[in-house]
Amino acid sequence: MSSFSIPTPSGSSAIPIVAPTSEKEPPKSPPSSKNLTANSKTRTCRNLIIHGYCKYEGKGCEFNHDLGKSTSPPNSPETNKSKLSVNSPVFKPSVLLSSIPPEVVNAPPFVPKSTQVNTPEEISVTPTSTTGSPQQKHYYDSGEQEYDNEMTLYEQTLGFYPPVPPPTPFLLSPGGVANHGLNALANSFASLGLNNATNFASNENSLSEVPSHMNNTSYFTTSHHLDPFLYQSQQALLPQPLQYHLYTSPLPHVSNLHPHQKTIHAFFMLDHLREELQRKNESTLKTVNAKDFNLPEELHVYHSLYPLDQRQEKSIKIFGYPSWVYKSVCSVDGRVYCLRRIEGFRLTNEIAMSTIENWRRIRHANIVSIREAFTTKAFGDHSLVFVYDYHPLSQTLFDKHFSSSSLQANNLPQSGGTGVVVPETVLWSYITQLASAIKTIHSSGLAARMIEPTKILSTNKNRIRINCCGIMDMLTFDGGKNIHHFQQEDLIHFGQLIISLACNSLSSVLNLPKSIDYISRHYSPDFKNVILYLLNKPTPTKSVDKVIAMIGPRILHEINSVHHYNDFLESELSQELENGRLVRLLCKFGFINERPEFDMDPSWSETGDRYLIKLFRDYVFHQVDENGYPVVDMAHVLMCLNKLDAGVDERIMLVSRDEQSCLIVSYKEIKNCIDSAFRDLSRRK
Ligand SMILES: Nc1ncnc2c1ncn2[C@@H]1O[C@H](COP(=O)(O)OP(=O)(O)OP(=O)(O)O)[C@@H](O)[C@H]1O
Repeated sequence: MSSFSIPTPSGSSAIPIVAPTSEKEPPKSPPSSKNLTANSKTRTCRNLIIHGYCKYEGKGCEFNHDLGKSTSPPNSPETNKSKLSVNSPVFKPSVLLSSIPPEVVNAPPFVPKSTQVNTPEEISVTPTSTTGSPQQKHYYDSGEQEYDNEMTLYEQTLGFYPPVPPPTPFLLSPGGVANHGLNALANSFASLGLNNATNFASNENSLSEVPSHMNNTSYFTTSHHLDPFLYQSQQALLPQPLQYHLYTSPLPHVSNLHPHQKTIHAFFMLDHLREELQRKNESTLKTVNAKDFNLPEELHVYHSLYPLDQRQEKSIKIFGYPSWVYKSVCSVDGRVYCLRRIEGFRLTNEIAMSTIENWRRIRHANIVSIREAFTTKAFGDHSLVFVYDYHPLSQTLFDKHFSSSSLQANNLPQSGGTGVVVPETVLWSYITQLASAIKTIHSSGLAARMIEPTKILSTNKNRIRINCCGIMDMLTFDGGKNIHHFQQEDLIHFGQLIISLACNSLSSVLNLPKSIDYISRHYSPDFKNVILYLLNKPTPTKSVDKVIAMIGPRILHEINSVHHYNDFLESELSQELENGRLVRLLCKFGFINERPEFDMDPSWSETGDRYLIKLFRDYVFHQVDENGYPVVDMAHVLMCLNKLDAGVDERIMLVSRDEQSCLIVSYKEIKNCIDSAFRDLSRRK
């Protein structure tokens, strides 16, 4: 066979392509190394095709460097002259590719003229190694007529090699990433408890034996022995989402990265933050059947009540009445709120309701905001309901520090251990936050009356909020006569709370000398002085302002920490901002690709600019490796999309699905094509 090459006009970016050499279909199992070597000897070296020479020729490069000698297997397309592109039409690029000329982007798809491939009947049954879209036949049919006149860019050549993605700045090799990606997917399905999925995840070798894209679909369906209806009902029992995300943590051996290198994790927010936010969302969306829990379907403007109480036994110690806590959705604004029901309370003085107005005005980062209060008989009794902001996954300080599980976990003196209790920095943070909240409350002429471990919520790491404000004002309404007394009580309860936390015992307030002794041995003198001040007998001069003056330097430390954390969150947010950009890009792809019809043109999405976009989509998502396995490489996808969004000048080779033609275009040109196609779609006539 004689060699075939098309002189490339100077400046043209099109490169010759050679016709497919051997496999038309991906092999069903990885070829042996012997076969691989044999295959590579028959393949024309890509360096030769692209650069005209190979610097490794004779130095170990296994590919064929003799273009004049046919080494193709007898049944390969290369040996069949009628299939060869020698007789095929040749596209002569007439213009440079600095930008895609209109005649090119409007050109119909390339149809090779060789007799074997240009009949639609035969084409329709010819599998390709990338994808087998039903659109394919149609594409050939529609494009054939205009091919001779308009196609100026595509060139047909003797063989085809899948385009190799440019070297990626990511450390993960395509193969490695592919496996990671598949494994991650597999893990997510394994957590579904599906037998197939578990096999998929657990047996990596079996994965390689599965003919890539052919059998994968079975893992994504419930078609085997899973009744979809049964599955749906099972799903309700499984925690959702099943997995917080599909990316594994960076492995130790990739920790020493060069400055320009990134792992895939650098594109997304931190695992633990994502998981925490996901769990919060999950908990916000939880529902139960109201009848099962004997709850009203509707309560005032609230519905979908979900009980939040951890314990069924109710103490009346705090309010003098049993209280119940529910998450619920407001039908007015669709938001989720926390309802606290005071059971069996009959409101006798309507004026008491007005105290809520004062509390509604308070907005503070360390106070759970109250929205409203109302009475109801929906529970079958006289109940008073307070509506607060809902803070998902919050924990009371009691549960966090004094429950039996937390005592054991902390290895505390009380449980026989010797561990230090709550670190002083954490306690200073609590003191600062509480002092700030109390200052706001007292300045508004109110008293918290809820400085108590079960009524202070920890809503984030070391972030606390005073809960249940305003309830006592209504339950023991006195018109505000004793407010000064209650404010002084707040300070004493504040001191008692801190001493309990420091000694990690609720009974530590009963033996103050011993507790203070413990504190002076384990904590700083400043810390002890603040506690002593708070526990002092009430005097006219004792106030939260004095406490704030005493903890001044610690407040600065707290502000510094908050700003640091703010910076951290902002940078995490910016990662997701970038991803939002890519999602928008993907949406545009979705609008354009495979569109059945636009502007009375059924072939709209397959021709002109859109054909280029389709090829690019294949380049990004549908690549296969040398064994025909799908390249599931997130790093490749992210890199391509980012370059596309930035519109860089870098060029890539897009290959038609029949591997008979290719196009070399820059990301910038593809970006222009997408913009113009999307403009077409969004313009109103
Ligand atoms: N505003 C809120 N947002 C989210 N969860 C809340 C809110 N208020 C309370 N919770 C949760 O409801 C649960 C019960 O709260 P509650 O105040 O009744 O605590 P408790 O320890 O059961 O106290 P008590 O013994 O007085 O009932 C706690 O787990 C708490 O985290």
